Amino acid sequence: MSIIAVENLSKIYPVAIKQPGLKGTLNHFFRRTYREIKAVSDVSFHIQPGEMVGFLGANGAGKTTTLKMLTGLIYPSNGRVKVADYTPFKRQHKFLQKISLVMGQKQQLLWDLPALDSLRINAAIYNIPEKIFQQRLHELSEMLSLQSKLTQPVRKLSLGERMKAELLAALLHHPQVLFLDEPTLGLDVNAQVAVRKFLEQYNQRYDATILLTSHYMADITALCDRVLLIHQGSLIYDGSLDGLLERFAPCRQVTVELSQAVPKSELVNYGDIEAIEGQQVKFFVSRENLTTTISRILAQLPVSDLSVNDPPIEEVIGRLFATGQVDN
Ligand SMILES: Nc1ncnc2c1ncn2[C@@H]1O[C@H](COP(=O)(O)OP(=O)(O)OP(=O)(O)O)[C@@H](O)[C@H]1O
Repeated sequence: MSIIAVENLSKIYPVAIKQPGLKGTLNHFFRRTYREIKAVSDVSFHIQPGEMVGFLGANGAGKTTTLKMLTGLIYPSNGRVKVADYTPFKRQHKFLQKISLVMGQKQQLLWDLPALDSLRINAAIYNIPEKIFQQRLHELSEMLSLQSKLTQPVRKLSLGERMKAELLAALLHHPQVLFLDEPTLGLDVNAQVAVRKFLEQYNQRYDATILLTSHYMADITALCDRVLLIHQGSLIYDGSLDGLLERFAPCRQVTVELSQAVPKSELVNYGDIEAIEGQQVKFFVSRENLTTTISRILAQLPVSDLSVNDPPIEEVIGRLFATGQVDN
């Protein structure tokens, strides 16, 4: 049975329109008008227990709004959501025990106090007995390599340490479902890797379900076999990362090392040339013509080496977001 079930979910935000100037302010006060922003539109998906799913979309696509509905912070305008069999917006205590939301740009730890104090507050909120608190604290701080950092004020932690401490605070009650909104935002490469490793370990150890948004594709490729792609509020793809490339990157990149120079006028017969550097040529070749094109290249050109790659996922997603072309 799905641990997250989303059916025809929509969210419309009414936004007041205000013209500048005194007249605009008076009008705004006495005759307020609204326009509607459709942030999420008729989205449906199901996630099974233990899955790690990446939630992708350009800025403003509707990811955070969806996460807020899944965690019960806002009401849906339409549709149904069930998380661990609860309706999130009812915010029942038992539901809150089962989930956690971590937002990279927000923090729950108190700035001037050591993280340990905030953790104790969380333990009290979630009714975690002292013995279990100590066990979890030990286990999670070891997994996050944070042991020595919990007794110093949060403001004195590095960004990466702070993010790890935020994760510790979010996981102290051992939630079954973890919603992560940009958990590696602003972290350096090493800290990003540490957070990723931790999430992978946490997922494996506790069979936790994780829904993750990130603008760093490395997070998604390292952690998620499955991705959801949202565009202007609508879900346009739900499947594997490889499938995403197949659907949205119709060409593969063929890199050929030539043993002697070949004129460009001849090379153009084998595919779209992406770059020529010395005797190395990179082509874009459509997936359906790939095998015949490679056979032709090998038979007709002086090839010393040849490799075939998918274009980097960042490039594919970036192009997709930039052009808004989603229906090929
Ligand atoms: N409280 C709100 N009131 C009105 N409009 C909102 C509100 N929150 C979000 N929006 C709008 O809804 C749309 C979706 O926003 P959302 O924050 O869900 O996008 P996102 O995919 O998380 O983007 P990002 O990657 O930039 O965080 C945007 O057009 C945004 O301006």
